[in-house]
Amino acid sequence: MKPPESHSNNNPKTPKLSQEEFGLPPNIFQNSNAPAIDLTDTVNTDPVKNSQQETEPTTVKTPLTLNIPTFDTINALPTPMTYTPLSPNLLSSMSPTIQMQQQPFQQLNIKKRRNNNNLNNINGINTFKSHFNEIRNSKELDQVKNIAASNRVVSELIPPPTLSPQRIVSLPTVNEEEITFDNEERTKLENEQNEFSNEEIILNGYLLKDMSHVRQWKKIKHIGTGNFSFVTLYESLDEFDKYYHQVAVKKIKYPNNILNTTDDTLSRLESSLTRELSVLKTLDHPCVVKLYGINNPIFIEQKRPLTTLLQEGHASIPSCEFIMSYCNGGDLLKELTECQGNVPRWLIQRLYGELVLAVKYLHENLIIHRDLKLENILLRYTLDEIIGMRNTASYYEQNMIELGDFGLCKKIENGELCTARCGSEDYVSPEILMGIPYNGNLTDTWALGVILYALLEDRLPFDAPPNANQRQRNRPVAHRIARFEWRWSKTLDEVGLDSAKDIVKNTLTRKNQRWNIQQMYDSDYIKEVVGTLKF
Ligand SMILES: Nc1ncnc2c1ncn2[C@@H]1O[C@H](COP(=O)(O)OP(=O)(O)OP(=O)(O)O)[C@@H](O)[C@H]1O
Repeated sequence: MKPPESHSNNNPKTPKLSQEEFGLPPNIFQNSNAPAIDLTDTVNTDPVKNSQQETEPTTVKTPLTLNIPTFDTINALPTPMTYTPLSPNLLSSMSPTIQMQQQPFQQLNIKKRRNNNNLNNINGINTFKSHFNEIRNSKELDQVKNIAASNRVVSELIPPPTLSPQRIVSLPTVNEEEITFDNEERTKLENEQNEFSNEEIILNGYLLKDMSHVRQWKKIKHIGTGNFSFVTLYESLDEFDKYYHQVAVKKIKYPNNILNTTDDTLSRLESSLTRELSVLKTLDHPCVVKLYGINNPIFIEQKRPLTTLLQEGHASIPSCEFIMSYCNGGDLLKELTECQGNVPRWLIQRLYGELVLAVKYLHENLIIHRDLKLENILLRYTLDEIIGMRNTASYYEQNMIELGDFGLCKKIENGELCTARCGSEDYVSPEILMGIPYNGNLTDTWALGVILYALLEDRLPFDAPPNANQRQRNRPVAHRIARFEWRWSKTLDEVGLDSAKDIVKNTLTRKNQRWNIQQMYDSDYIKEVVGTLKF
């Protein structure tokens, strides 16, 4: 059994912020000869809901006419969801695929991981067990490090130091605006994170089931950094119920000048925070991360906690820390990277079956996730440990994954279409790319198709195909997504994968043909594995 790995990392991330509806950057849709269409949108016009629950604007103002391009001339997303290098030269100069061409050792091609855990964990690769490929010498280790270093960072606000300027995202409730981060600000964020990880912290918090008693946890180690947050492992000082002994604490990052901004950054942050919390506290499924408590009850009790505190004359705003179930195995992308993608087929089916159960639960409760990706699939055990459990009763009696990161989720009305353009570049559906009001259930199943493809093929479906020429490699992912351009490569001739491939075929397709979660659940691939579970 592999010893537990540290999931800590020290690289800063910036808030991944979801998009404004159709705040289309003018340069993207111009100069196209394609027919103009009217995209004026009146979806989601309930002012009460909008002010209290949903961060999307009440009425979406879109250009009266909009030229839809052929995508041939676009080298960035219509509305930025991630940084995208402006210059094609820059793009190619940092393309990890190109670097990978020079790295014959590399087998796992899923490299668009946010730039957090990989480098820190890479040294642990040597210790992996025999069923995973080992890094056998220092030259190979260096190669892997280079690849990890070249990972593109998706859905992030801060561009990597080598690239400037970047296209930047905005929060959902305001018009798209350009926010730039200079090196100074980046350094500040880095320092802030280092300070955070050096602090000795006793956390005072409240369990949702009993908000009248303060409880204490002590910090054990830093385990992850998201666009929005730092995640840390804590252990209880006074609560020995096994569920609350070890907890993952997600501390929300606040923008530096949050109190001095003249725009509505504070209220956008606030509504995003309270939306995530309000959904999380209603969820109860084994395969979904659990919100156990909060460091400050005001975040649960008030609709506008930050504004309220400031109105009451507080000079600063308190930190917001979610106390959540802890997943000891880290996230699935980290594990896949470490084991070089050689995950047994039965294990993929098991993990994926649980993921489908989690999303089915959400959709049945009218919640869409909108950020399904490998990084957000948390593992209760390492893959090594799960493999070791296979022939035991506990393999069937307990869940192995918890779906996390509800920062972009939304509670919807039946049949409601969404307009907030959000997600992570590689997992985003063509209709979101195109700026068309979308069915969030179907954009979630699209992302599920991307995930299954990635698990089977060890690469993301819309990356340049293996053996692609230089020109193809330079084409942005968005082009391939918009054209549904994916194909089997590694598993082309592999037998026994028909039912899994059926899911991919029926999810990475046009929205009017795409399977919903019930159809996925009813597929042979999922039925077969779900039938064996006893939790
Ligand atoms: N409950 C948990 N148990 C173990 N690790 C966790 C847990 N929650 C988060 N992490 C780790 O921290 C990372 C960041 O967490 P999370 O995705 O929730 O933050 P975020 O700021 O919302 O990120 P994103 O960049 O995806 O928006 C995860 O990818 C995972 O590695």
